[in-house]
Amino acid sequence: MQGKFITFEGIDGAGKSTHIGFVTDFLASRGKQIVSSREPGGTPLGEKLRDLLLHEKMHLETEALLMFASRREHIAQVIAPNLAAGKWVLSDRFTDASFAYQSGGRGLPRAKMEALEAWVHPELQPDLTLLFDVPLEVARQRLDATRTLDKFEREQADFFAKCRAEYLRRAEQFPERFVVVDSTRSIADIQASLAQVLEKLL
Ligand SMILES: Nc1ncnc2c1ncn2[C@@H]1O[C@H](COP(=O)(O)OP(=O)(O)OP(=O)(O)O)[C@@H](O)[C@H]1O
Ligand SMILES: Cc1cn([C@H]2C[C@H](O)[C@@H](COP(=O)(O)O)O2)c(=O)[nH]c1=O
Repeated sequence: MQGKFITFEGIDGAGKSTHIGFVTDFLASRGKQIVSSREPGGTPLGEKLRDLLLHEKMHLETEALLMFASRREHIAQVIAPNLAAGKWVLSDRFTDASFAYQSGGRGLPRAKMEALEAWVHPELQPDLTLLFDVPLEVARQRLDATRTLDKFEREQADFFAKCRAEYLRRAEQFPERFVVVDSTRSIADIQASLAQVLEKLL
């Protein structure tokens, strides 16, 4: 028995973390066992890498490699064993974020991300990727209202415009697993749409 793998994506402040709890409760109410995790992070080593990634300045290739190092550990320790045990794994970000941020935002060639993806997870892809999409100004307002900003969140509008464009390009490239969620709507409206999407996956 194999579980399902759902990833949550979007530029910082788009609202993805807000909906992970709802998706967890919805699936649990349908009898699914849920493991909720995040990237970078999700394992003890991955969380140490996350701290470096979110707070230290580093070469853009170092950043990409550490994202995939965290991912390798996450797959080995959390994603693969839980899917194999029939559990549903929810991850707050996965490889689409590396395409969006390291390739789209920072400008690393897409081919480098493809090579890392082919090395780290040649077979594994999400069953469903929920892309929470909002204009940059909305995301920025939501972030400013809530927290002390990390290294990525302090980037300029142009960086997030490129991240968002790459996310949307990936959604067009992989329509079989992406659902683009208009995250400017109310939380209640979004959750009603999510329930419809999830019903189809059950
Ligand atoms: N649809 C919405 N309408 C109004 N406010 C929202 C909506 N979705 C999220 N928010 C608010 O926006 C803020 C950012 O949301 P959230 O933390 O879920 O974003 P995120 O995409 O996970 O950001 P990050 O990637 O930086 O963690 C929170 O204060 C949240 O309550
Ligand atoms: C997986 C992954 C993440 N990032 C960036 C995107 C965010 O700014 C942070 C993670 O913070 P979050 O608020 O918990 O989403 O890391 C990245 O640049 N590349 C990646 O592969």
